[in-house]
Amino acid sequence: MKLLKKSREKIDLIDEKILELISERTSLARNIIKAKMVLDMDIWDPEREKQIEEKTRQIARENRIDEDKLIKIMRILTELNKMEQEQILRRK
Ligand SMILES: C=C(O[C@@H]1C=C(C(=O)O)C=C[C@H]1O)C(=O)O
Repeated sequence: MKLLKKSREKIDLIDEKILELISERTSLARNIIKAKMVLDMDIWDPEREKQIEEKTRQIARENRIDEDKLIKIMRILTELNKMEQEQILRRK
């Protein structure tokens, strides 16, 4: 069916973009950890994570997407970034 094929092609393109953006987001860990070392800051910043969570909830509500599921995705992304920062620190 044409509609299924077309929709899946769109999903494939969107997935590629999402994965590229995740990779770009994660690679920012390199700059972030450099700045944190200068500023003597911890890797974990709960205040910043709270802001991200609030923004995610707002976007989820505006787009009628399950809030908790979207929060789960963002938590995985923040975990990924913190892991990356820890690895960079260990390599130093
Ligand atoms: C990337 C940072 O480090 C951690 C990861 C975060 C993230 O992935 O958004 C947010 C806060 C920190 O716990 C940061 O401090 O900005």
